[in-house]
Amino acid sequence: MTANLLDGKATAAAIKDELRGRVKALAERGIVPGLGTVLVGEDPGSQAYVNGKHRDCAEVGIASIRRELPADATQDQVDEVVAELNADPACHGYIVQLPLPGQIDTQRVLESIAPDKDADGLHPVNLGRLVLGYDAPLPCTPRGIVELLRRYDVPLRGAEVAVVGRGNTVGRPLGLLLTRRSENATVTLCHTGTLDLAAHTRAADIVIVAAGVPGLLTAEMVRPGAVVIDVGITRVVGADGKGHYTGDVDAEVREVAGAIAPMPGGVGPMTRAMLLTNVVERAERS
Ligand SMILES: Nc1nc(=O)c2c([nH]1)NC[C@@H]1CN(c3ccc(C(=O)N[C@@H](CCC(=O)O)C(=O)O)cc3)C=[N+]21
Repeated sequence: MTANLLDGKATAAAIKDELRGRVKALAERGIVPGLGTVLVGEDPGSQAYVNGKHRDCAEVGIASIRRELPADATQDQVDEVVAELNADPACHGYIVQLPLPGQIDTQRVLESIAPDKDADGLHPVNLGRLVLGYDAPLPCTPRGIVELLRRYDVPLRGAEVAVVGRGNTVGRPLGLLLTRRSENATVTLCHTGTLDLAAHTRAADIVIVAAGVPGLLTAEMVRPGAVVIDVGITRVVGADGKGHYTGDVDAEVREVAGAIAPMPGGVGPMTRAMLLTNVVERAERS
C-alpha cells in the first residue's frame, strides 16, 4: 500500500482561486488588500520565502508592501518600520520574517505589531484570543493543516491526534485549534520530554510532526492507514555538498500511512495560502 497524497500545492491553488474572487468583490468596494513583509538581513532562505509571499500576492491581486533592512540594522530602525506599517491604512496585515539578526530583540518586535495587523497570527494577544476562543487572526501553519485535513474530508471529530513538537509557531497553537469545539479532536502534544513517543504516535489516527528532526517519524511508529502530516523543514547538506530542505517523516512511512502531506508540497503552500486569507479577511472587515 502507498499513502494517498494530501496535496498542499493543489489545495493552496484552489484557495488562491477563491481568494481572487473575494479580492474582486473588495475592489468593487474600493478596497485593495495589502500585505506587508519586513525582512532584515540577506539570509537566502528568508529572501526566498519572502519572494514567494509576494508572488502569491501578485497571483491573487493583493498589494505587496515590502520593507527591507540590512543585516546590521538597529533596533530603532526595525521599530520604526513596524510603527510605519502599524499606521499605514493600505497595509491590512504584515509579517516580520523570522529569524531576526541577534542584535534585535525578537519578542519586543513581535509584541509591537498591532494585533489586528498580525498576518501570522502569532502576536501574544492573538494567541491569547485563541486560548480564550475569541475571534482573532489564526496562526498560518496550524490553520493550513486544519484546512488541508478538512478539504480532504479527514474526520477530526473524535479523532486521536498526536502532535509532535510544542513550538510556538506550530505544535502549541495547533493543539489549541484542534481541541476547539468546532474541531473536537483529542490531542496528545508530544515533545522532547515524552518518554515513549512511538506509543503515542502508534495510537493516533492522525500524526502531525513539527519537531525539526529529519527522519524522526519512522514506519514502525505509524499505525497502518493513519494520516501523517510532515511539517519539518531542516536544511541539510548532502554528500554532493549541495544544501536542500528535508522533512521530519522517513520515506518508508509512505508504505504504511493511509494518506500523507509531504514536505515539500504539503503544509508549506498551505501556510502561504492562510497568510493571504488572514489579510483578505482583515480587509473584508475594514
Ligand atoms: N514571520 C514569519 N512567518 C512565517 O510564516 C515564517 C517565518 N517568519 N520564517 C520562516 C518560516 C518558514 N516558512 C515557510 C513557508 C512556506 C514554505 C513553502 O511553501 N515551502 C514549499 C517549498 C518551497 C517552495 O516551493 O518555495 C513546500 O513546502 O512545498 C516554506 C517555509 C514560513 N515561515
